[in-house]
Amino acid sequence: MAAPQIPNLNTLRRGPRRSRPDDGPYRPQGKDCIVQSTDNDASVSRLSAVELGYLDDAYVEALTPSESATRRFPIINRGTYVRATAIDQLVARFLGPYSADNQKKQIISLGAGSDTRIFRLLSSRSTPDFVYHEIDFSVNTAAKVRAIRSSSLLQQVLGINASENKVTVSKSADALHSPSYHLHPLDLRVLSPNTSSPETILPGVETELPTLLISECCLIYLSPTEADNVVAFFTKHISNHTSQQPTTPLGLIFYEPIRPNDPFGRTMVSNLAARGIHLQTLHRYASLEAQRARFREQGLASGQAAADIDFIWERWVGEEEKERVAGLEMLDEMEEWRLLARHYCVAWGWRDRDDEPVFGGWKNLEAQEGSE
Ligand SMILES: C[S@@+](CC[C@H](N)C(=O)[O-])C[C@H]1O[C@@H](n2cnc3c(N)ncnc32)[C@H](O)[C@@H]1O
Repeated sequence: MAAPQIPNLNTLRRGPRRSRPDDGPYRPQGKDCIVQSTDNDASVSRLSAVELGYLDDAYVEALTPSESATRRFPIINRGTYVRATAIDQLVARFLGPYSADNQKKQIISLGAGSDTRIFRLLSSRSTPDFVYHEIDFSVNTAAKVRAIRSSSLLQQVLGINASENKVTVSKSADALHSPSYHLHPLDLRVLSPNTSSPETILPGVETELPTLLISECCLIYLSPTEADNVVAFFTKHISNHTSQQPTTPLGLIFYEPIRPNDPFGRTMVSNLAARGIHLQTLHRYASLEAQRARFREQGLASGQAAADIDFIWERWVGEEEKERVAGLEMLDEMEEWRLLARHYCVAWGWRDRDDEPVFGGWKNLEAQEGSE
């Protein structure tokens, strides 16, 4: 059978959109520019899903650089919806219900780009019981600092104008530090277990706090060794358990493409390669089982789980919500949707303490079994 027609996943867009007057088009420079510009694809997809009613996100517009067009095709919008809501669900279960005497927790988002999650979380919890770190290349963190500086909405959520909050921006205007939010300009490829501790290289990171690491389509762009080194940097320094010190709970969430070896997967890989995008860890972590094994090897011994986007749509999204989403746009390419959705997955793994588990809420999330 001939390979199905596969849309070029991140570039599908329809119709014009207004431009944002305060910001020119995003033109990254240098050899990493293609990887850096994938953030633009992700944020345009998020904006498309928000404008059509899939997602509710008041911050996406302020963080999306102006573009000539935004509207993605229905299968892409549904994929963006499932990806965002699945990760939101895992994050919510890590943080737990808000209460004034919650133990403080920490979230570190790798390759966060223009992601809006920090703003959505800050606006949903009255006194933040977490500290949130975002890491990306300097060109992308500088763009985020500019977006924050030109949006009173974003500033308000960060409490920039409130006298009790201290917010500092680096001289080079690519780093931002506030009590609950830190934006770090850093090439992740410098991190390895031998790199000096997070406190030095990532100001504000606390190695004793229960920590969640998120890689939403980020580590896939690193070589397998570099990607493993980034994770080892955090598992060594955050969950540094010794006989004197109990394990610090640490969880990881990956959102990544999988199954590159079937006809759809091969076409997906070659479409991306035509744009100069090479998903370097894709063949190493090609299946759900490979993702789970990755967590085991990384010492996340308390639990490892994974599910593709098709499964998450079917099993995590309630019937009423499915109907609402299905009513937003006509999606007649069901076969294409399922193929696409089977080629992206969310994987999550964690190590916890036995006495007061932090990741207990992840245990009863339905995941897929099997080796494929
Ligand atoms: C596809 S975008 C995803 C952005 C965001 N996580 C989201 O899902 O909306 C990938 C991001 O990873 C970042 N990234 C890739 N390699 C990186 C590296 N070596 N160091 C820092 N950031 C990196 C890119 O700059 C880009 O912002």
